[in-house]
Amino acid sequence: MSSKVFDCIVIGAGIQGSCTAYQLAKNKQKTLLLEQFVLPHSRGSSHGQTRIIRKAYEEDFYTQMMQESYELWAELEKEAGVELYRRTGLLVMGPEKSEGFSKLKDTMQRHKIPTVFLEKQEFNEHISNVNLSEGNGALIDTFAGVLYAERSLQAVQRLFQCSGGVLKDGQTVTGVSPGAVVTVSTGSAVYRGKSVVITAGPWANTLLAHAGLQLPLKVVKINVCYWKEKIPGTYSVDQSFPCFIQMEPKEGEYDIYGLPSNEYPGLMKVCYHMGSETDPDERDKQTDRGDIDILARYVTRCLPGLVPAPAVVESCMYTVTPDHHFVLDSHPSYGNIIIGAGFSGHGFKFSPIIGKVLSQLAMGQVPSHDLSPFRIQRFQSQSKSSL
Ligand SMILES: Cc1cc2nc3c(=O)[nH]c(=O)nc-3n(C[C@H](O)[C@H](O)[C@H](O)COP(=O)(O)OP(=O)(O)OC[C@H]3O[C@@H](n4cnc5c(N)ncnc54)[C@H](O)[C@@H]3O)c2cc1C
Ligand SMILES: O=C(O)[C@@H]1CCCC=N1
Repeated sequence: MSSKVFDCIVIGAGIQGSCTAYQLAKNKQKTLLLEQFVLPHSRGSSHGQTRIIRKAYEEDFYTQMMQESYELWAELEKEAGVELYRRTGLLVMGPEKSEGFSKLKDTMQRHKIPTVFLEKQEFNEHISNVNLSEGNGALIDTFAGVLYAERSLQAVQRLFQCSGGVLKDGQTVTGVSPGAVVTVSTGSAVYRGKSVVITAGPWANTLLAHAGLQLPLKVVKINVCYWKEKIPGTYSVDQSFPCFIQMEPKEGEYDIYGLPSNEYPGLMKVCYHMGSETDPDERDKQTDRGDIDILARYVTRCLPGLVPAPAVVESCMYTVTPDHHFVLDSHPSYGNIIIGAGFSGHGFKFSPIIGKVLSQLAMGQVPSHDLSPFRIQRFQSQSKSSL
C-alpha cells in the first residue's frame, strides 16, 4: 500500500477534473488525477474537436461566471502556447415572445454584453443560408465562438503534469472510503488523500454510491451529427459563419445548436440538445434516432444549404440534472469530498472557472463565486443519502 498522502485526489480526467487538478497543482497541492480509460478516450463527455463558448444565457449567474471564464481561457491559451478559442459570434434565434428568448435578451442587456439585435430584414441581408422561423427574433453574442475541446483537454492535462501533478490513466476507482484522510482504491492500488474531488461525468452516481450519496442525474446519449454543405464552404468558419442556437425550434422541443464547418471540411455540426437515456457503460446499445428526425426537419426548413441527412454521426453523453444547472458542492456528510457533476450538456465553456471553484472547495477556501444555484440541497427529496 502506498504510504504517500496526497493533498487531493481528483477522480475523472474529463475537462472538469483536469481543470480542477491543474488549479490544485498550481496552488502547490500534491495532486493525483485518476482516469479509468487510457487517455485520450472518446467514452465520456469531453471528447470531440469543438464546443461553443458564449455569454448568452438566460440566467445572470452563468453570464457572470463567463466573464471570468473568458479571462481564464485566455490565460490557459498563453500558458499552453496553442489556440484554444476562435471568435465566430453566436447567432441566437428564438420565439420573440417566449420567456426564454426574452430573458436571454434582458440578461445580455443588463450585463452590457456586446450584442447585435437583428430585425427580420437585417437578418435576411446579413445571414444568408439561414431561414429565420416565423415569429422568431434574432441576436448575435459577438464575442462567442468555438473552443477547441480535445486540444484544450490535452493542454490542461499537460500543464497539470508540468506543474508537478501525477496523472494515472487506465485506473478505475472501485472504492472511496470517507474519513479525515480519504482512501481511494483502484483494481491495482490504494491511494490516500486529505481531500477528494469526484468529477466522474456520466459515472458520477456510481462513484457517489461509495460515499453513500445519489443525485437525481439522467445520462443521455447525444447523436453528434455533421451535415454536408451542398456548396462546400457555405457555412464555414473561414467564411465567418457563426455558431448558432435555435431556441424552441417547435413547441415542446429542445434547443438545436450548430457550429460552423471546421473540423471536418464541408461538414457542419448541428445537434439536438437532448438525447435518450443510457447506461454510460452501454452507450452504443442506445440506438434511438428520434433526435435525428427532428434535426433533419429543421435542416430542411432553416438551413437550406445543407443536405438534410447526416453525413457523420458520432456519440457523446450529457449528465442532466432536473433544472439543467450544475452540481458544485461538498458532500453533505463529508466536507473533504467535493463533487462536480450534472453539467447538463453546457459545462465545457465554464471548465476553467469550475476548476477554480472546485479546487477552492478542496483546499477548504471560500469559493470566489456564489455557488448557491449549484448546491445539492436544492434537490432535497430527490437526492437520497443512504448513510
Ligand atoms: C455532444 C456534446 C456537445 C456539447 N456542447 C457543448 C458546448 O457547445 N459548450 C459547452 O460549454 N459544453 C458543451 N457540452 C458539455 C461539455 O462537453 C460537458 O459539460 C463536459 O465535457 C463535462 O465534463 P466532465 O469532466 O464532467 O465529464 P467527462 O468528460 O465525462 O469526464 C469524466 C471522466 O471521469 C472518468 N471516470 C468515471 N468514472 C471513473 C472511475 N470510477 N475511475 C476513474 N475515472 C472515472 C471518465 O472516464 C471520464 O473521463 C457538450 C457535450 C456534448 C456531449
Ligand atoms: O453550451 C452550449 O453553448 C451548447 C449550445 C446550447 C446547448 C448546449 N450546448
